[in-house]
Amino acid sequence: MSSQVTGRPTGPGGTVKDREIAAEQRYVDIAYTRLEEMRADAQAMIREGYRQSLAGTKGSLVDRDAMVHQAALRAQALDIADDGLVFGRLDLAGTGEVRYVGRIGVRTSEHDSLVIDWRAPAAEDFYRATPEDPRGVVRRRVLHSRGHTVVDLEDDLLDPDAADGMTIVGDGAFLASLARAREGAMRDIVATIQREQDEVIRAPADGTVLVRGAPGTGKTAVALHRVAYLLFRHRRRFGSRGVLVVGPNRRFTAYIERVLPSLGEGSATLRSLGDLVDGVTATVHDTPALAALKGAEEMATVLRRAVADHAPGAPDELRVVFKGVVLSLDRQRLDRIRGDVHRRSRGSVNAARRQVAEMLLDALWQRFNDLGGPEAAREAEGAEAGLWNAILAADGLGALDDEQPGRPAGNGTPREQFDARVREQREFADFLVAFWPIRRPAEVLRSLGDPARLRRAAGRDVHRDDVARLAASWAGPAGGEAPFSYQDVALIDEIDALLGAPPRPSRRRASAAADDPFVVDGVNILTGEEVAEDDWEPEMQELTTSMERLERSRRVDDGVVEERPEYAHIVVDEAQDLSPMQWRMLGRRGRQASWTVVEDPAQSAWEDLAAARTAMDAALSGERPSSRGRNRRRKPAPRRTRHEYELTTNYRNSTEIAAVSARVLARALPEARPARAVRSSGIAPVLRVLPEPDLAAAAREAAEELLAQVEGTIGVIVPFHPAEAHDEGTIPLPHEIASARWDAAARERLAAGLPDRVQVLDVLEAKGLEFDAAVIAAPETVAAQSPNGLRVLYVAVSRATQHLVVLTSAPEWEDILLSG
Ligand SMILES: Nc1ncnc2c1ncn2[C@@H]1O[C@H](COP(=O)(O)OP(=O)(O)OP(=O)(O)O)[C@@H](O)[C@H]1O
Repeated sequence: MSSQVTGRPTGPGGTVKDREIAAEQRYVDIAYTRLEEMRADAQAMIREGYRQSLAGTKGSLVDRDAMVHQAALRAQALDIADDGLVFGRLDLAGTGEVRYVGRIGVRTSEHDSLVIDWRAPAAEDFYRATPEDPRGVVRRRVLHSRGHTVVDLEDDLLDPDAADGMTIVGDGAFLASLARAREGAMRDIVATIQREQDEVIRAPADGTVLVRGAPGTGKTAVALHRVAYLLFRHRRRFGSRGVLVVGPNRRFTAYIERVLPSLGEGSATLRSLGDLVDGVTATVHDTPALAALKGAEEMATVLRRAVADHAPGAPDELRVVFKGVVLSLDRQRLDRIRGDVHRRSRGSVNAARRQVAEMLLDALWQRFNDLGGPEAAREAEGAEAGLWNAILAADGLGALDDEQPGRPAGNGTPREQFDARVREQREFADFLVAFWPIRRPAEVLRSLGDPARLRRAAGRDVHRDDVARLAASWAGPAGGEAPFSYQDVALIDEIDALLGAPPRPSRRRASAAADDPFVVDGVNILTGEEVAEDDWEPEMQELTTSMERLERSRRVDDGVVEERPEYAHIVVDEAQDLSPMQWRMLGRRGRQASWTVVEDPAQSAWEDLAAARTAMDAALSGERPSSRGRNRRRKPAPRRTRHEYELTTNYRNSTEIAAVSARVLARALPEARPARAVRSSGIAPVLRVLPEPDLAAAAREAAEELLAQVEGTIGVIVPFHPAEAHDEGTIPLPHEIASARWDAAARERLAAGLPDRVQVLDVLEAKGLEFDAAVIAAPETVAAQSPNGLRVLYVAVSRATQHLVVLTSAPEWEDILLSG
């Protein structure tokens, strides 16, 4: 027989629960003592590593580096475990075995297990056992601690028949923990991961894991815990080649950035879609209409044409003189050469100057021969030399030699002599640099702010009106540069992939440089660099850690990405909002990767979901994206194994708030199923109807009221501001006038003077975040702002854990949200 208690006093020593807590505390104390010893060992190892380096030999440096690096990682993980080291206990049937589960594994000095790492196979039962399928577990106990102190317990009795004499305590601490105040940053959920979530976390490491679920079902939490799991179980594979976690925007990555370090995993790279390309930062969001244009796969074709167009300011005629004969190439000829080189050098355009130079020389040589070749040269030279000799004779000087001093003595075939003479002419080198400049991806995108240039690139792939809108977004204000948007970053990456890296500064030996026909007087006319004597020895100066090496491999030179890192695993959050162009950007970073993709199609603001799906499939299959966009017929992508999961329980919203979001969902996407909320708060959502111009003031008032009601965060979520200028002559719709009221200045006014725990943000920024209380301003405007406005509103109303206040100027929204 077991006894269920919820804190009844039982005489001396306090309640049963107090005594159970005291017993657990004794065990936890032993685990902490051992943790202390392990930390001391790690520190000793670091000291030993440095001591070895004093020996100074090459071998000891290698040993030292490895030792210090490993010991430092270990010390870091042990520090992380200091808070809430042990959080679970399993009592098993039959043998009576007891297992403690914690943030990291702890063993006694005799290697007996004291605490099992939550990611180890032996901890799986802690998350998977249910009364229907107890998996040999009689009782599961969750320990709640503050620092080193156990403050509460909660038990689940899974197998009553086997629970002879076992004490069961608990009062719904799990549900209570869901209602706790939010601090503005997401926390880990290791102690309370639920079975359906655990299945995702421990899903196979290969192929793709695709997770769907409604708002608040823990998709983000699960994806992050999966990263920690993969790094723990497959450290060699994922630790060395890296894991990338991608979120929709910077506010979101800031919100989740503490979760992995709190799990002891600081090595994953966390980036927003606006920060994926080194050296470029997105600072604005496009409106959904503009994002749809920029994100469409057709942009790949447009950008390919843009890269193949002549660079701004490129000369359209080349003139050189050889042996007195003027040789020129006109625009048409140059365009043909440019086209030929682009066809052959896609992906390495920036490194193709040598090829260009060779083709120019070919064309000039042909021109020379067309004009009569050596014959013409002799005539022209004779005339020139005659003139000069007359001048020199008049000055009392001797006649010119056949060859100019310092020139090559005319060895080699006539063609070789021709090439050498032309190459060393300043006009030729200057032309080459201007005709084929090393182009920066960001600068190529900005050059499309010129509508004529964009029209050439757009061909028939973009409608004329859309060309004007796109060009306006890249042109920037007079005298300034347009800020880059989140979609622009994917376009810059696409351009970068077409351009490729510039030629690397060569570290050739002087002898090798001497053989290079493009090195003239110690300067490489293809790159402009001086060719250095090679004094570099492969001598190891100082060892670096793998992190330092990774950093170095991604060095940015003057805004040009030198190398694009590739990862072993990529996690994509809020994947329903990725455009085809963004999928292409991710695909380039994970050609060999396995993936975890989490999404909720019902929250997508994207209109053409089918096109995004095709691009997603291509990225996940490791297919190299075609730069011909979707016009090119593709071979179907080889599908890697895909495991699909659905999360069904909403841990964020109270049942009261979940009911509001379910009503919005029913309108936005009648066929979609809402998740089941598990926690009732007793707090009814509030709706206020006011005249439209008063909404901002009312939002501020509501935030001030809520400050007194919740301990944690408050989100004031407002319509987005349409950044696009209206076409002249069209009359803005009422919702556009209303949207324009929510500009950055208005948002700042709204937030002015309020404490940090109040955030004012637009509906597009709210994605993925959560607050204790949310104020939604103008749902009618949000719904009308874009074709998928109702889905955007669905995201907004599903952000709050406890309080929801909606402010509207349209009385019918009361019915829609509260009783519809
Ligand atoms: N097993 C759990 N135990 C405790 N809290 C949980 C659990 N699962 C999820 N949560 C909490 O529920 C909230 C919602 O989780 P999360 O943000 O991961 O959901 P989501 O599905 O990504 O939502 P959205 O679609 O809105 O981005 C978070 O506060 C998270 O910590």
